[in-house]
Amino acid sequence: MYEWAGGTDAFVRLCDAFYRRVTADDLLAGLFATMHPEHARHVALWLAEVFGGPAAYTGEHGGYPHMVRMHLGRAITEPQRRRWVNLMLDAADEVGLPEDPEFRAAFAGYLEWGTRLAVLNSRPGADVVLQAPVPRWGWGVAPPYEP
Ligand code: HEM
Repeated sequence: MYEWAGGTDAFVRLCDAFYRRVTADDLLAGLFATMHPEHARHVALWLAEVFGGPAAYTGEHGGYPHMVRMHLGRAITEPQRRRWVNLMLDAADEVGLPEDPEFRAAFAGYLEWGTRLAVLNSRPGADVVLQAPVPRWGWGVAPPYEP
């Protein structure tokens, strides 16, 4: 899926477009008001690794434990989660990520899974798994059709 998407550059473009939307968003801007200047790039490297690219987030940016810690105690609400997903899908359209049903289904599946975990992990007092590998997401039940 990493190569199908267009490699690391595609995820960098995606996250730049996504965070432009986030910083102008009524529900999300506050949560990200003090984000690291390289935040968009870090999330791009995370996504690239998840979808089968190089393990750069694990190697250079703290891997899974760092990602999880960034969400702890933030009490992300369901409306915020849904908006996050919506803006990511809008950004995917804006930067021209592949539009085929197979890619978009797998991409959206990961976003749904990851954002729901982020909400659970962000609950004050949540019992959170801190040590885990970065997940690797694949095509699932509908890979590109090869006759
Ligand atoms: C698939 C879902 C998600 C992924 C893959 C993801 C990924 C990440 C990563 C990799 C970081 C750490 C970035 C770094 O290393 O600098 C991070 C931080 C953060 N995430 Fe998420 N996230 C997800 C869902 C969400 C949702 C739903 C929200 C809130 C609506 C959220 C809010 C935040 C915030 C506020 C930070 C800290 C930003 C900062 O101050 O630097 N995340 N996320």
